[in-house]
Amino acid sequence: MQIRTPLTVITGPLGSGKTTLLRHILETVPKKIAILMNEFGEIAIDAKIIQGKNVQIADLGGGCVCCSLLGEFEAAVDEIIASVDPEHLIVETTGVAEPDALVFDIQESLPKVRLDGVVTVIDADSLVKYPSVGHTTRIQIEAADIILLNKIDLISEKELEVVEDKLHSINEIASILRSHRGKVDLDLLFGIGRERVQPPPHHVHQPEFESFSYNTSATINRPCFEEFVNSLEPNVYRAKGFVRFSDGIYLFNFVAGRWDLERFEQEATELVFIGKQVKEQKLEIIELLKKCEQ
Ligand SMILES: Nc1nc2c(ncn2[C@@H]2O[C@H](COP(=O)(O)OP(=O)(O)OP(=O)(O)O)[C@@H](O)[C@H]2O)c(=O)[nH]1
Repeated sequence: MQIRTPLTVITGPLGSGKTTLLRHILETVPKKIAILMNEFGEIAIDAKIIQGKNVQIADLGGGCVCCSLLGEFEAAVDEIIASVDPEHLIVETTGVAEPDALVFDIQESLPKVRLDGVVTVIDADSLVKYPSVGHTTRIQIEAADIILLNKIDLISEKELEVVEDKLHSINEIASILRSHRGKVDLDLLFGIGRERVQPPPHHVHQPEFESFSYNTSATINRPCFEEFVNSLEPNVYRAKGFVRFSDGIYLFNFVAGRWDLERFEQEATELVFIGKQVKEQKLEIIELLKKCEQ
């Protein structure tokens, strides 16, 4: 009998720390891991962030792994198992994906894999700032075997307890693990052996978020870029990508007004902006960025 490859789904809202967790896993776990990811946005930034590690990445393209993409997903799982023969397969969904259809499909239609568990990464800071849990985030929390309560450095102990109570009220079965930059004991994330069966999903598609991208081969003036970032309107919830300054290329990450830059080996500036009705600001944002080109 063929042994089924254990599969972990990593899900969670935009910018909650899924890629950060993946980077931690890849630095720490000695197993041969294959990663399947799909991204929301026109360019695949996350795949580039974790490229080059001992992993095989299959990018499933934009949108969410949901009803319309399940055929492609099943084909990608078969292909990655045939070509890499991983000891463990990880699927990272986009922040806007509802994972219930995916979990159902893994349990029902994928004979080569066994769903080990669903890990939902939650941004503790964001849950304090925006306490009302949206439809997609709720489904992500409900699907979890483990909730990784990330970014605990940004909130107080008291706030953490409130957030944990809220998460428990949505999913009382999942264990909640607190983490800073995805650093948790990884033995707790793998080998869950999920037994809970996912009921068929009832999808209500709510394309809440839009995205657009910007590429340039020009060098960007850093003070001008920083001023631009600080002027972004609150509906720009997430932005990410690479920026070339005069001293090299940086990975840029922006989530709900907080942002950082990290030196990163890449070729050129490419940025994705994500938010509600963000396309209405596309021309204005690109014009501001062009002013920073030098
Ligand atoms: N302060 C703080 N920042 C964190 C922590 N974990 C991640 N971040 C930052 O949060 C931002 C988003 O992290 P990612 O790992 O890219 O988030 P993601 O969930 O993969 O984002 P999407 O794929 O766009 O949904 C980055 O700037 C990270 O450096 C944490 O524990 N504390």
